[in-house]
Amino acid sequence: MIQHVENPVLEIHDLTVTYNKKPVLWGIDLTLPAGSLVGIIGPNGAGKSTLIKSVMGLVPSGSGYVRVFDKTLDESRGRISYVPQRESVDWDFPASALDIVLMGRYGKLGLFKRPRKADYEVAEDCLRKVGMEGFKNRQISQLSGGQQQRVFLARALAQEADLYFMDEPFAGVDASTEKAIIQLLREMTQKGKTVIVVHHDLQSATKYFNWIILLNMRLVASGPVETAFTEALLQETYGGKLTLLSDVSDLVQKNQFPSREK
Ligand SMILES: Nc1ncnc2c1ncn2[C@@H]1O[C@H](COP(=O)(O)OP(=O)(O)OP(=O)(O)O)[C@@H](O)[C@H]1O
Repeated sequence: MIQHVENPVLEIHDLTVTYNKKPVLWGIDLTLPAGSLVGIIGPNGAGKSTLIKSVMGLVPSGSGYVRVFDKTLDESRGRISYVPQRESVDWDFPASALDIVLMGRYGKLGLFKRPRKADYEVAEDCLRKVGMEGFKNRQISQLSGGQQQRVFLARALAQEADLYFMDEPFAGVDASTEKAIIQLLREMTQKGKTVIVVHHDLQSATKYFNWIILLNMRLVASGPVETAFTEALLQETYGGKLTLLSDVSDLVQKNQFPSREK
């Protein structure tokens, strides 16, 4: 089930990625509409992070191509923000929370320019939006995992991008942080931004996202949550592993989409 859209923000055409000659993504073809909150879902090792990284040009693709805002990746780079997995970052790097968020402004500053008062104001405002204004001078190594994740989100907000890729932004955060983050992501998409999130929890998927990508090396589905998040497609994505979850039909029924908050 792959739904294509007119005027997509992101187009992926026949993308194949191999690591050491072993394919991890195979013939991915999809388009995404602007303003959507997209969940990329699939089992461990399905290639979810690789998909984001290859779209960002961080890992080379074997074949295929990507267009962002109907342009090449390089032409659109200034409009894209990427939030990597928290574990992949060196949190011992000596920097305060404010320093990290200011880094989000560098793309807008131009070469050798120092951040100006307006950049500090944007950075502080972004820290406020994620509830971290009281920690701006704290070294990032001295923040909790959830607080680090909030700072990372503030940095992405400071970039003022139009398309956001986030690799497991809810990993290791508490329930209230998760709620705050999803609320922020909703507000961003309501302003027309597109947010693409690698996500693990099937229970919350339909509450959080309005567009779902199901991936397991191949693309199983890409479409509105109502049509992509079905028992048959989930079974196809997870194979036998889905029996590990309580009961998939119960899960799909419970997620009859009334609870998605606007
Ligand atoms: N740098 C790399 N070199 C070689 N193989 C890699 C590399 N990165 C990932 N892989 C392999 O590629 C496959 C896809 O990995 P990827 O991290 O994209 O999956 P994922 O769906 O994000 O997984 P998870 O849910 O466990 O985070 C896995 O089999 C992984 O072992």
